[in-house]
Amino acid sequence: MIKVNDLEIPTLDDISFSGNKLLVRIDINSPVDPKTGKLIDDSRIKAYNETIKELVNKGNSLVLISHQGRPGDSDFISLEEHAELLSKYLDMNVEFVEDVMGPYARERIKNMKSGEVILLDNVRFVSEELIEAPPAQHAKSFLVKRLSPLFDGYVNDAFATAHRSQASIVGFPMVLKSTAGRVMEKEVSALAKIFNADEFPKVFVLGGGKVLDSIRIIENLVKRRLADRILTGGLIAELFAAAKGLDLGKENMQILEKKGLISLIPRARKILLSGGPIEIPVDFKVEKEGKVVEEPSNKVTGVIKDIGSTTMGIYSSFIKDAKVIVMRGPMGVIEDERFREGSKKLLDSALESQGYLIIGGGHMISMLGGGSEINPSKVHVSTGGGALLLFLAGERLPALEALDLSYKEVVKKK
Ligand SMILES: Nc1ncnc2c1ncn2[C@@H]1O[C@H](COP(=O)(O)OP(=O)(O)OP(=O)(O)O)[C@@H](O)[C@H]1O
Ligand SMILES: O=C(O)[C@H](O)COP(=O)(O)O
Repeated sequence: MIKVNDLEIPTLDDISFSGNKLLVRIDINSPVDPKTGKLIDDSRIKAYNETIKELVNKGNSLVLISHQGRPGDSDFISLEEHAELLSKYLDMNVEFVEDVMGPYARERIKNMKSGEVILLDNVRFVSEELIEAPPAQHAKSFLVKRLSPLFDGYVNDAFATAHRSQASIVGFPMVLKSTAGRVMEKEVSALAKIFNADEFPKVFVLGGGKVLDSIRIIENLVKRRLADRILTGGLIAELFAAAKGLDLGKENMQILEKKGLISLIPRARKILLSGGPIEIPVDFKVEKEGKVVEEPSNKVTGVIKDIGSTTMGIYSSFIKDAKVIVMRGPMGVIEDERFREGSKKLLDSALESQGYLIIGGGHMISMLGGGSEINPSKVHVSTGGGALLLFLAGERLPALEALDLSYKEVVKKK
């Protein structure tokens, strides 16, 4: 069992599935090249070898289910390439089924033989999946009603989606015997341990494009006084710069407007006025008339694409003095080689520092590729992005709550 606060979360050691048909929720949501639609990093896909092999070796047949991207975004794609990569890394056939809960998927699941593994298509192709709702409500969803009768149990190994109260995360544990998978178990155990240690200063480096997630996390961190410094990059930095009244120029404000982020400025301003330890870039790397130049953050005329070199130096010095560093979300548009320097420089500073580094988020983990020496006693590479930070900010994760509830309601009562 994993004990987190007042939750008791069963693992594969507490409920040993063998010879069963299992639905296994994984998170193989990965960065996608917007030009080619191809995956540009497969770290999350590699992470599931242990869980899948352990379950197959016990004679279980597995149906893997995951999301990829969000409707309307360029990374919202089918999971065919994911199945090919899973087959490659597992060295076994993972059959891609181009359906989620329709008759084709259900028929194929019914006819599965022991040891077979299939991957269903992007679960977010099912509209119900995107509804944030309590477990009891999702237990009555078509997704759960149509699929759960086909299974003996459910394994949630999607730590990176544990902060989403969505059907494939919280619905199945209400109707099936359920446990955490090995990825979920490792993440929760490691992170709970690290955050029990009274190591200061704790420096959070938050970037990327998921601003609504990040502002909620920052509000938690500031309220609980968990962070000594919060270094901002990516679109989060732009939001706080705008909240501080810096002139980001028309184009960047239009980008914030288009992404529906202007309405978050008052929340960001409230955090700044409350004395939150927020650091905002003093300069940005911008694209202007096809050129890449650096501009001070109080007078921007180009389109912001990365933090500037002065900011890289300032942030690096904060990182080098930190005892715990948490990084999620890149400082710039890292899909473009010209705008990777900010993220790379801060990542290198973190790896060289004496601090313990927790790094999360698909895009940031892709920066670790290419020979970065990872010392597991100094670095926890989390598969989670938003989930990692919400957990570290002390928020309860719906996936863990559902597994706890399932153990009490579905398992113990039997
Ligand atoms: N200044 C910027 N303007 C626009 N987009 C940006 C900027 N900086 C970073 N991004 C975008 O942020 C995206 C990554 O953000 P995201 O929050 O998804 O990070 P992540 O590390 O993948 O975390 P998670 O795994 O939780 O998604 C990239 O697609 C990148 O292009
Ligand atoms: O990349 C992530 O943070 C997880 O896969 C969750 O994705 P989401 O933010 O689209 O729910």
